[in-house]
Amino acid sequence: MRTNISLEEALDILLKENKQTEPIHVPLLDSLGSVLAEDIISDMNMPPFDKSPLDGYAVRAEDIQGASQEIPVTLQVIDFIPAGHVSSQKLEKGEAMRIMTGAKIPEGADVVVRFEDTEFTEKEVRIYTPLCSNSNISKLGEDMKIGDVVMKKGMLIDAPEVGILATLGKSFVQVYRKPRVAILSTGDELVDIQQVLTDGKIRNSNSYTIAAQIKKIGAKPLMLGICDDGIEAIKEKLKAALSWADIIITTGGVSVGDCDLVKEAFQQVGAEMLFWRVRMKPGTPIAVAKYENKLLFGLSGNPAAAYITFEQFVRPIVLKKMGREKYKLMKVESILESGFSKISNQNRFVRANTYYRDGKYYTQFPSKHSSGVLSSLSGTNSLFYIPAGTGPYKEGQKIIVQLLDYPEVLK
Ligand SMILES: Nc1nc2c(c(=O)[nH]1)N[C@H]1C(S)=C(S)[C@@H](COP(=O)(O)OP(=O)(O)OC[C@H]3O[C@@H](n4cnc5c(N)ncnc54)[C@H](O)[C@@H]3O)O[C@H]1N2
Ligand code: MOO
Ligand SMILES: [Mg+2]
Repeated sequence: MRTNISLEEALDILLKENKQTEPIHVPLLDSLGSVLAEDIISDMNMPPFDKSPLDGYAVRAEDIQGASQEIPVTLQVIDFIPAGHVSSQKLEKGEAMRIMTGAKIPEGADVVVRFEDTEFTEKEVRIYTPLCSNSNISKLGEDMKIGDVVMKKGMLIDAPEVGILATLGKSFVQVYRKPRVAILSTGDELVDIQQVLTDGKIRNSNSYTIAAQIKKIGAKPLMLGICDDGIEAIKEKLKAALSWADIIITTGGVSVGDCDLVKEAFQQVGAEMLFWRVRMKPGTPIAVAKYENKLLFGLSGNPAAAYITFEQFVRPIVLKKMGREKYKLMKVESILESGFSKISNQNRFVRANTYYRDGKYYTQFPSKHSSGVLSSLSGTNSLFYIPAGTGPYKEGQKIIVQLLDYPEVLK
């Protein structure tokens, strides 16, 4: 088993072992946040007819050529066309039709004059401005044409894509299945959050933090609850999860303690260890194994270590599994608002809050950094990566931060 490997090596191994999920059909709205598993080719022209982009009068450009403020042209109003209705008449010389935005242009008309350039009665309209043929007409197919590849396989479905699919009448769409991620927290000291705390016990927060991280990136969490530090108990939970999950995440029990049995349990259920321990802080003792197409992540029990290793390793794997091409966290250059004096002899991720002001990013740190401290992760949105042996970092110095979320704009 590989051990004490670099961050890059760990990610390379994971990306190599990772398999994409299969394409499935889902109802349109459920496709939000998924990746398209098919090209979308328009089978219609949009708009499907020449339509009016204004409320006004449909006329013949030829009839209003000489119109001006001083000498308006008067036309006979022969019909009224609200959106969704079609005139059964053909527009002839000297005629106009009152037309509403979104309505189909009647036969014979080649221009729409907006109300503001007219004066009208029920029977007549005076036009005060000339317009060229085809002015103020949304042409058939100007948005999408039959045969256009409007979206490509591999594209992330966001709100506009849902709208385009709706326009094309697709009530179901083919996407890569969202990965199913089972979460197990191990530890004799853990109790469920509804239970009473007794001496020596703490509540299981990791399962909830991780389920929230899973949900946030659009995958499906399954809470396996807690189990004690017994090898049989861990194996039983893992076996149950293997029949359902694409990924299993455990927390706790991966270091060198007498009760740290997760690696052993991975192997005893038939998984092959890929690596144990990565040269990073926090989260050093991360253990990863594979079982067929599935990956098993044994994350450190320390809450901040589990959170940060999830973002570094699980997040990209889950995103890639569901077909996302952009699975890496965004990095930006930021200015330190306060110094960071600690020199680390290990590669370290430091939780940070980065915000945006007047075209620049600025970064601040909370006062607590320990991998067992969860509270100071709240309000942070980024990680400052400090390579081993570098520092101290001074106030005003430019650094690179990884963004876990969009920074707030501070005026
Ligand atoms: N002799 C050594 N001891 C330790 C080393 C080492 O190198 N030599 N490494 C330390 C480091 S670094 C870490 S990180 C931890 C990792 O420990 P484990 O992954 O084995 O996790 P546990 O021992 O089970 O728990 C650690 C800590 O986290 C709390 N915890 C566990 N599960 C949860 C949960 N679901 N919700 C909230 N908190 C949880 C647990 O109570 C412990 O306090 O090992 C060091 N030791
Ligand atoms: O690797 Mo551990 O999470 O730093 O305490
Ligand atoms: Mg331990």
